[in-house]
Amino acid sequence: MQSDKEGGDDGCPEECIALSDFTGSGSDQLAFTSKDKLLVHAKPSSDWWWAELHGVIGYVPASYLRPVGAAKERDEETCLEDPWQDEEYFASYGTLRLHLEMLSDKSRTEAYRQVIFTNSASLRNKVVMDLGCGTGIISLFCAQLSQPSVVYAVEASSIAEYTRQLVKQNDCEEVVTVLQGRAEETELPVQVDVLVSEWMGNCLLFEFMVESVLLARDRWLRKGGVMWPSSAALALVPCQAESYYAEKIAFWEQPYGLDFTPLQPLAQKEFFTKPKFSHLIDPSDCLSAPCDIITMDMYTLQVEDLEEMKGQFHFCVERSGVFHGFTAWFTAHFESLETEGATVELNTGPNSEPTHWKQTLFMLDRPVRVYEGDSISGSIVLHRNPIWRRHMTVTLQWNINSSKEETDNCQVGTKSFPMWR
Ligand SMILES: N=C(N)NC/C=C/[C@H]1O[C@@H](n2cnc3c(N)ncnc32)[C@H](O)[C@@H]1O
Repeated sequence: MQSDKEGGDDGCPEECIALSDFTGSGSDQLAFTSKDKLLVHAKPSSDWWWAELHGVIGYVPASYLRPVGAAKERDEETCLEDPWQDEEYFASYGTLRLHLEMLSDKSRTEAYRQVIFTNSASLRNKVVMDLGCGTGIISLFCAQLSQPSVVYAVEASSIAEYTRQLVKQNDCEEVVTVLQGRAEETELPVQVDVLVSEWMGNCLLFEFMVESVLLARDRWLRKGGVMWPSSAALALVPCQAESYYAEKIAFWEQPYGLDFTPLQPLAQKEFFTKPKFSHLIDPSDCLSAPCDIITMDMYTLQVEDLEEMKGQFHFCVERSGVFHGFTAWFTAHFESLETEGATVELNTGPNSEPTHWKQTLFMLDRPVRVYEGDSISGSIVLHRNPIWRRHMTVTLQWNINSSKEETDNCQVGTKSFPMWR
């Protein structure tokens, strides 16, 4: 409600600075770039404001703006320099720890070898880009198992110097060219026939390396070229997590004969606010069949789609038990270069060989007993962090429709999990 004095009750009109780019979707949203100065005319809700930039007016996400002159958040200070945190991100890949973890993951690494092997004939004389090649394993598979004309192995971290040595050490210099630098800033002499990358993070999107892959696709993949992975999907299942719950919450019931239950609310906040990475769910803890709730077509997905990825779900409870939370994982698919050729799948779920990603567990604040025949339906939103561009928040909303008359028919819940900021 506008008051009659010059400014409204909500301080409008108010000049604000943009903390990050916003591409917007839908005709009524106003796109802007980081550090733009917008004039906010109204704040109809806490999430969306009505603002003007260069004479154009539209809705903008309030979380992307800071009133001019307002105190800068510590985070904002550091993140305005580096919203991608590239310095620490690429430093972490400059050491062997993460490369050893990824190379030790047989499921992951063998899946990529299988892709190269089954397409070896079609890769002959092709131009390949391996985006984020790390130690160059995928590029070396290409040179060893097929005869591409060239593989551009692009790697931003300092490991690239060693990758060059590995290429030489394995007599692959004729085929593999290591280019050190961010893919976004790398110039290739030609378009590529195949863009291969192992970009998937926890919960599929964390790290948002996929943005670099999409930008490289738009710039370097020739018309009709192939993306590996060609598609990816995020799977979800309602689950039990009895031992994790006992370890973090039940523990306080009676440690050493004492009653420590006043600490349980603290424990729930400390241990269940963020998702649990590297959770290995036992198939018997799945309360229903899983379902793919978000699918990504790597040929049509756009960078702006990454701001907010949504999915719906409806699970039929197949076994009575305790609904402690949801578990998520991903699958990636690699289409064949030959028409009618076999697709290779990398599945990081509980019914496949474990991978270094394992699965991701989202714990509810309070477990709920559910019975065979109940249904759990709702939605998931992966909302990219407008400031820390490699992070996101996962918001789950669920309804439990009980098949038992005695319990009240429907229980509703919602919870947001930051990953990590
Ligand atoms: N999280 C999973 N699965 N893989 C992470 C894999 C990350 C590897 O790709 C490199 N990388 C990531 N983004 C870029 C980029 N834009 N340009 C060049 N190299 C990049 C990192 O330095 C790691 O070596």
